[in-house]
Amino acid sequence: MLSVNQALEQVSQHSYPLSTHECSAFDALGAALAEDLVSPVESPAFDKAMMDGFALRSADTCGGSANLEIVEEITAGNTASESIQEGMAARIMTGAPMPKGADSVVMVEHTQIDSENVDRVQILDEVPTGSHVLKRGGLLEKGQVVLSAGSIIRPIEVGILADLAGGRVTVRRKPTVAIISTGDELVEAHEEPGPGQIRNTNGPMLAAMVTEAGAEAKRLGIVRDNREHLYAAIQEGLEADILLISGGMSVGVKDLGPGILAEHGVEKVFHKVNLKPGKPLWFGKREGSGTPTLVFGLPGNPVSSLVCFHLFVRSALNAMMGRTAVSPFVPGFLLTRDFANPGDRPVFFPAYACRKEGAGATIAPLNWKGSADLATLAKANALACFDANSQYEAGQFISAVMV
Ligand SMILES: Nc1nc2c(c(=O)[nH]1)N[C@H]1C(S)=C(S)[C@@H](COP(=O)(O)OP(=O)(O)OC[C@H]3O[C@@H](n4cnc5c(N)ncnc54)[C@H](O)[C@@H]3O)O[C@H]1N2
Ligand code: MOO
Repeated sequence: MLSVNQALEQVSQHSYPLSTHECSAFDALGAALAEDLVSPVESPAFDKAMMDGFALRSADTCGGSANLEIVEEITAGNTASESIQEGMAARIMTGAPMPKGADSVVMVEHTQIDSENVDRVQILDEVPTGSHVLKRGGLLEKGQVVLSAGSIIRPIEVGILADLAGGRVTVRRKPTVAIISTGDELVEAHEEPGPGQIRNTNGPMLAAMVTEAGAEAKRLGIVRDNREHLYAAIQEGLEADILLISGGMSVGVKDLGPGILAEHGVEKVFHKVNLKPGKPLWFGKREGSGTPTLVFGLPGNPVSSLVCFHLFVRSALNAMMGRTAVSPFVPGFLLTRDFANPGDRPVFFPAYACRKEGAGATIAPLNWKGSADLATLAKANALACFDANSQYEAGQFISAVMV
């Protein structure tokens, strides 16, 4: 059986970046940049006042104070018409371009104007050269790489792209993800379950995780364990970039699913991974004339599906969206209590991670009742990683997968 890292390696080898297109930076929120953003200009484009006050020559204030003639007022968005000579100052507002000849700005709070003589300003202290002036090119040089290909577009990047790229950006298209929930026992959320029936939890949860991951979910609903029905649903699902089939992994896909998937040209890459929960995970790929489709058969138990999504499906989505590869494992969490994993599989245990004053990042395994227990995960924000057949003590450092 493959280890989690071997399975992740396989998923990464078979994932491929999708095609690129240009769109508005706002619409690209959550997507990854397909190309580096190189600054086309230097920033700021002019020497800029950073305080409301007076632009002056610092040499005029040598010795502690000065009385200067106010020659004009420069507001942001306007340029100076006068050059500042010895003994002169210009009233200036934050963001306005510095007038020629001036090298410094004194804050208005450090000046005084006599009401009898409003054309002159008293500078109260010596002003060091360069005070409150942001030099041209002081933030960015022309040609400097500001954003790297693969970085995710957050509100910060939307702002930077507005400044340097006219609000446009080239990103990879969003992957489409079809979701099929298999099982004769399933009814939809709005339906009343009959004897032995349960509501379809995985369909909506997977669609929500897909959307949260920045991809486009296409729910194909519940499919009964019936050949014709499953054949048609898989055919439709294979039009997407990724097909998720939940349920029937330990037996179902092994019998019905792989046969139908093979008929549609899907080749198995692996079946079963050494982890708990999620062992029956199935992964395959269809290489067609068009773009390939990755197929994940997710175990039916809701938490098993969730764990497999966060470990494997999210990695595939990130690669397809061209995001810089990041390991799903975050190291350095201090375990809050003793924990034993007597089982022969590494376990990804629902837990609550937080930062505590003086203790750094801590992680507390929850009182979880197994792969069918989704309700306890309402308190979880992480999966604590424990090796097989192992004993951990409070205070040990462990890794986690954030969920
Ligand atoms: N003989 C064996 N039995 C099982 C094995 C095994 O290796 N040998 N593996 C166990 C493990 S581990 C898991 S996990 C489950 C995986 O089961 P399947 O992927 O085959 O899924 P099902 O049997 O269809 O369902 C399991 C469980 O999950 C419920 N379920 C299914 N779909 C949904 C859904 N959309 N929403 C909510 N709940 C769902 C289903 O009713 C079952 O209770 O198999 C073990 N058995
Ligand atoms: O691996 Mo199953 O997913 O234990 O519950």
